[in-house]
Amino acid sequence: MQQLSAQLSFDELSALHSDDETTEQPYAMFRITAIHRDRIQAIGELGRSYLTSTDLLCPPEFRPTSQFLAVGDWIMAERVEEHWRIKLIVEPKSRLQRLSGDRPQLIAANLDYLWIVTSANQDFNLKRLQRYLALALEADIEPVVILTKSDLCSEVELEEYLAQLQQLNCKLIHAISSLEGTGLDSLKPYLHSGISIALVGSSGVGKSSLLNALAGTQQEVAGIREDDGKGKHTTTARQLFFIASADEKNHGKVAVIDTPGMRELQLFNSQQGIEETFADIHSLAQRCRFGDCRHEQEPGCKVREALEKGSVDPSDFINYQKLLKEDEYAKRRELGSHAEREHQRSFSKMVKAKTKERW
Ligand SMILES: Nc1nc2c(ncn2[C@@H]2O[C@H](COP(=O)(O)OP(=O)(O)OP(=O)(O)O)[C@@H](O)[C@H]2O)c(=O)[nH]1
Ligand SMILES: [Zn+2]
Repeated sequence: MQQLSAQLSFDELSALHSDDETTEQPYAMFRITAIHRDRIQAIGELGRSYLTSTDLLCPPEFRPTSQFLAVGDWIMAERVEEHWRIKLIVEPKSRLQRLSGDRPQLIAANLDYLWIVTSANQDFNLKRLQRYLALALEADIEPVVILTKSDLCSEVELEEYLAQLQQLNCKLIHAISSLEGTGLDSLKPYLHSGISIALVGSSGVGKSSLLNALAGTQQEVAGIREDDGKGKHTTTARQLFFIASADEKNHGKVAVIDTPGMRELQLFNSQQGIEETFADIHSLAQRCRFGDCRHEQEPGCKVREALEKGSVDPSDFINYQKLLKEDEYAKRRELGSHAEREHQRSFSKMVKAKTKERW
């Protein structure tokens, strides 16, 4: 990752801060709004071409784009005739990533909140929510759990869902119905100007409907959905767009990133996030007699003790172990493929050197 200030000369920095919009500035700041394979769209710095997205040229050092660039990233671009070419990425304050197949894939960058969306029906799955929670906590992003489609269940059922959510290590929980408009006001306090939020959750839980409801009109979010021709709209790519902030005085914009429903969220480099998600179990585990306790039959195991007493939920413990194991496995695989690449690289270098020697 390149650090902005460290990489720019004084002249380049001053060129960025020029107020004169009529001159053809050589550099400009952009925020990435969409990535479709090699097509990268971005909006210019606030006050300039705000809300008009531009296609950026992407040099080879930022490819494959899914590993180097994320929607929400701030980048500096340089002018190349009538185009803009990415020059460097501003060190992001937060970045979400997952494993897709066996490759790390960036999901979004520079977020303040992760809205973890689940619906009050069959989709509801505490284990899946714990994955998303670990994702947010690992990246130091404040998680917010939003239970949608509250109109589909009875009051009693809703209370049951909420009671389950309260077991999560997340204090910010809201129940809403985009269809009936209930609970939407409880989300307004997040909608401060300058804030960035990403929505994650399975396909069909109502992420886009929620955004439409918050934006007020379908019109404002037109373009975020692509019609699949069957009258069913599905979000097909991560995309950043803006909704009006809810602050009374400041009529600013909130950046919101809608993400396509993920069939499976494979965590990656998330040990700390997992430990925070299961903070109770983790703190017990640290007090086990043996540092490498697997919490099976070892004497002095605090986790076993708590499980027997019933103060730790067995299904939480199973998920904690499972996620840590997956994370460990992903790390080993990633290290393995890195070592493999390094080996390939030094091998071909050696071959080249030998060939040169000979001729
Ligand atoms: N009853 C009810 N249905 C809703 C509500 N919100 C959304 N839906 C319905 O749920 C379906 C999926 O909603 P979307 O907003 O497209 O879900 P999504 O999470 O964006 O889905 P993907 O784009 O596939 O990730 C649609 O048929 C919506 O009409 C709600 O509050 N109540
Ligand atoms: Zn133990």
